[in-house]
Amino acid sequence: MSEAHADARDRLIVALDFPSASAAEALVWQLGDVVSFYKIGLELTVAGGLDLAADLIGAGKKVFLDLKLHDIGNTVERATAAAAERGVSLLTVHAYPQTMAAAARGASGSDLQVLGVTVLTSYDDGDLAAAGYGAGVTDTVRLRAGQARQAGIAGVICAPTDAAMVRGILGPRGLVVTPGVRPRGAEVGDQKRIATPAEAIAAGADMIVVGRPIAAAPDPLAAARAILEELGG
Ligand SMILES: O=C(O)c1cc(=O)[nH]c(=O)n1[C@@H]1O[C@H](COP(=O)(O)O)[C@@H](O)[C@H]1O
Repeated sequence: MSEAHADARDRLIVALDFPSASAAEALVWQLGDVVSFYKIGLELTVAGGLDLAADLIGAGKKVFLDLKLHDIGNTVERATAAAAERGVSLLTVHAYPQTMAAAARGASGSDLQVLGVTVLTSYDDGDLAAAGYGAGVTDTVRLRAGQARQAGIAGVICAPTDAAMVRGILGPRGLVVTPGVRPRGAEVGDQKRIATPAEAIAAGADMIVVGRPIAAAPDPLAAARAILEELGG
């Protein structure tokens, strides 16, 4: 793990999975200075999330735009370049070689870091088989992490249970970001490949993404603080 993420606060990304910018803003307000990095995903993006991203960046927060792009190269390259112009720090694309290469071109010359989504944390071997893949989760993540490195993007999204293997493939400079994080005893929901915050970091993750364990907690600020404490902050 790189020194740039040595501070526990730099390791926690809170997912703003809300139906409106005002609901997301309420959580950001509650969390105050305790959280500095937010993820805006599909739901919020179509509900005012891009304007909120600009506001957050203006307020000194970092923004991860989780669009999971996957399209023809020209479209992905242009969408990535447009995201880079918005000043967001991270952007996701699906980890297909053509898509990652296009995103690398779109981000080139900017500060935007592109992450390839290897295999979703809600998938297990059976889900991959049902989707027509011949390989299981571990082999698919291994392949895609290698392809992400080859494409020249910043790093990947993977499950915390894949983080040690992925760290070995990307090396110390690759960015390893893991959702599917659940503090001990927290509700698992639709996630299938999970670990605790401390386990994720110990396995080699630079940053963890946490949504419902904070957003749906009776006291989100206390939940965020407990996770930071677990991370040593
Ligand atoms: O790209 C992601 O962020 C992502 C990839 C993945 O494989 N699994 C995954 O859960 N995510 C996102 O991470 C967040 C996890 O949220 P919680 O399960 O509520 O903690 C959600 O916003 C998901 O969209």
